[in-house]
Amino acid sequence: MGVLEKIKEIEDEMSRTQKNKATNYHLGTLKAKLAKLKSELLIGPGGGSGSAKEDGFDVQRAGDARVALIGFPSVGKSTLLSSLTETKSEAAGYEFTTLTCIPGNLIYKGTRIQVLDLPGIIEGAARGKGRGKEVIAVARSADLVLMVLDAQKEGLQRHRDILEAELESVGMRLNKNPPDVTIVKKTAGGVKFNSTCKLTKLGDEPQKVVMNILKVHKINNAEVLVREDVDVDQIIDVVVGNRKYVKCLYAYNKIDTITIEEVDELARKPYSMVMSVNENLNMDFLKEKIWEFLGLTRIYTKRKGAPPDLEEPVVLSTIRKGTSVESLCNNVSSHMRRDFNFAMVWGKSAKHAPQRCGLSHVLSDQDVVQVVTKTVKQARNDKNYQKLVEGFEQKYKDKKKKAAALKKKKVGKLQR
Ligand SMILES: Nc1nc2c(ncn2[C@@H]2O[C@H](COP(=O)(O)OP(=O)(O)OP(=O)(O)O)[C@@H](O)[C@H]2O)c(=O)[nH]1
Ligand SMILES: [K+]
Ligand SMILES: [Mg+2]
Repeated sequence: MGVLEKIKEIEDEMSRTQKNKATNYHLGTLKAKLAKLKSELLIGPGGGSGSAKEDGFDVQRAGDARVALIGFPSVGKSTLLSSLTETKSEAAGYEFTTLTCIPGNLIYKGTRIQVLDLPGIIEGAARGKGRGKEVIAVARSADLVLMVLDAQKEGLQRHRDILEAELESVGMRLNKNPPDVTIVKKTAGGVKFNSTCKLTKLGDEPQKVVMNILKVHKINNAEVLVREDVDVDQIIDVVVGNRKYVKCLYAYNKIDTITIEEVDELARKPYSMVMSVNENLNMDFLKEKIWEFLGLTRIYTKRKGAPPDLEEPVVLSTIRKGTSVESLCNNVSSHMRRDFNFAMVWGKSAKHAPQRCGLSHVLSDQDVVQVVTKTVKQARNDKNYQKLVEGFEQKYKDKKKKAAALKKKKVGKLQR
């Protein structure tokens, strides 16, 4: 039996099975099997799900964040790219005007956001319809999916559902947080299960449900810790791994063609905003929303006795590596992190000006930070310092080792 047939069989069985407490366990197992087959289908025996390395899709990452424009054909994605950025992307009244990935730069509040215009996708995109696979691979690489929808189309919600399903089917999770579940694989000892809260969505025997999901994925020894009231799908997400948790903003375009009541209804939906690119309606609000969803945070650094550098902020993001002083140091240089002593912080995050802070302090947008590094004497006296230096050296060695191994592998391949 082929993978597709197996998937069909399991889906049929699931639709035949009534959903209740007694069947919870059985359904969970079926779901886990389904997820395994689907991930096999995506990765395939040859490896590689849709890759962005295809002609015209391999756009280099640039700027402080990346936004992908995803939507059905002719919803106005290219019109939008041309409006937000200096890049002109061809727009026209027929479907599939855009055939590759076209990058543009949105300069907003002193940060540079890479916006990617893409071909329209349709149902079945993830399975390779049209250039669906390539488009979705680009979407996976983005920090924010800007889902563009045509407000005048009937079946608007259906379009939104289809697009969401396509992205979900390749392991993307929109506007969700990774489940607070850790699974540490072991070599022996069976499955040890612990939870720190009441589990209401896994039936009467949550442990059994989880163990069975693990078994389907051939994990027989593991330590499982659940810290959140999760459902079966969330457990499966953790077991399968490789999920991409990404923000999604729904932008309803062409509101110039619908009634004010209809506009009002769309604008109230969660994670949504309304606009008309052609009529230049709400475009500033869109930029603000993109900024907010990306969680961009500008930090102005300063040297002792000098004014802050207001020209070029260091841009951090709450949705990527966070905005702690440590993230700032790592962003500037590994030396700054290694030699860090304390930071002086001015701005919204500081209780008083300036506040003396450690690495874990979380910074706010437009804070000014002066990082004070250790003197040589201080560094020598610091017990942790030596450990840190060793850590850095080990990391460097590991990196070199990895690179050498990779090179060897490549050469080996070429020789074969
Ligand atoms: N009425 C109205 N039409 C718009 C608006 N924005 C874009 N359009 C029109 O919609 C049509 C399609 O625009 P495109 O930008 O080519 O759409 P696309 O999503 O890039 O399309 P593909 O590349 O084919 O997937 C064009 O005729 C645009 O002029 C708008 O705000 N209102
Ligand atoms: K078009
Ligand atoms: Mg286009």
